[in-house]
Amino acid sequence: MIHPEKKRLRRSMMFLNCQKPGLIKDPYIYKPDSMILDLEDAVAENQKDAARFSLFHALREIDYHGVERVVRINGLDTGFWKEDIMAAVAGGCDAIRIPKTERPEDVRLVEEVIELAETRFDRPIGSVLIMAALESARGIMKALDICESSERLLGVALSGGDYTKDLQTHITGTGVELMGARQNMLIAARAAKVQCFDTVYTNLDDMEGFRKDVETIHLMGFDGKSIINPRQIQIVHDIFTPSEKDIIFAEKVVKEIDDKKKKGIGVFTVDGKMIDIAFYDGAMRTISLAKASGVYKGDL
Ligand SMILES: CC(C)(COP(=O)(O)OP(=O)(O)OC[C@H]1O[C@@H](n2cnc3c(N)ncnc32)[C@H](O)[C@@H]1OP(=O)(O)O)[C@@H](O)C(=O)NCCC(=O)NCCSC(=O)C[C@@](O)(CC(=O)O)C(=O)O
Ligand SMILES: [Mg+2]
Repeated sequence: MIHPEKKRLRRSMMFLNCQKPGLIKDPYIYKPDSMILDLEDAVAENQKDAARFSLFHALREIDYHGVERVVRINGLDTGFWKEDIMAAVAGGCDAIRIPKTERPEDVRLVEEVIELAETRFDRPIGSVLIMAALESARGIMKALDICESSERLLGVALSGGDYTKDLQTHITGTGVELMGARQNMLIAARAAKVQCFDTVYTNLDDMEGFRKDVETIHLMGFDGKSIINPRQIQIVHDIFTPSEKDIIFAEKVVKEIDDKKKKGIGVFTVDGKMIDIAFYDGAMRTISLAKASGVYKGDL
């Protein structure tokens, strides 16, 4: 059975450092679609146990008001990741984000430990989803295998900081250094029918640059973006939520295709634009997104 939350709306996925109780206590007030409770790079090496302890109690005790709770575990080359999974699953997390994923076997290894934790902590088998972050040239080249590695895999995310380090370049703010990775990963995700998320934008003083970055990945076809700060949420939601104009056009396309099909007409125009059956799924996707985003008022 496909997990009911596998395709949920994930426009914004906000990182929170589990080392900082002030950040993890009430992030739901900012209304991101998902939050990523981080045990990996934001947490200092000698604070890993304390961060994991805070994570467990936060998951157990705080009502996050429906915001998805994803936990980024430490890398599989560390001594921390198994304990991270145990604490996250015992606490009640919705998904595990694997950092620096390079092979489909990485996902399967994590899946085994998740299943062990689900059994031990009396959670239904298959209830915890997985997302894989691709942070290296090797990870990007293996994107399709990773996307097809597990039924639990909700999607993949690009991690630009580590990826550009591996590529021997750096984040420029123009996106030029990320072009190949973004495109490759997105094509792999679409081929495997899983979601695809872009990397964080770290310059909080450049909101115009951030907006352009989000516009670019939205046009490319991504499902959403990892973010680091509440000030980035509204911009992402504005760009990823269908506008009224888009919704009205999508409704016309769906209704006209249904109507013309009955009349035996295959190609016609809507508002001056050529339409045929190839446009149906895209229009339905706009409507589904509008519904999931809470802005749909129509009758489809
Ligand atoms: C950057 C900064 C320190 C700035 O803080 P500032 O305090 O100056 O910000 P302000 O805007 O002034 O905050 C206004 C109010 O919002 C609160 N507030 C801020 N941020 C909040 C938040 N995230 N969640 C909830 N609340 C928040 C704040 O507490 C304040 O609350 P209040 O005092 O009550 O008014 C802060 O944002 C922050 O820590 N971000 C997360 C950083 C992080 O986790 N990095 C690791 C993940 S990336 C990575 O690892 C690289 C990667 O792996 C990526 C990949 O995988 O994609 C790769 O390879 O590329
Ligand atoms: Mg990273």
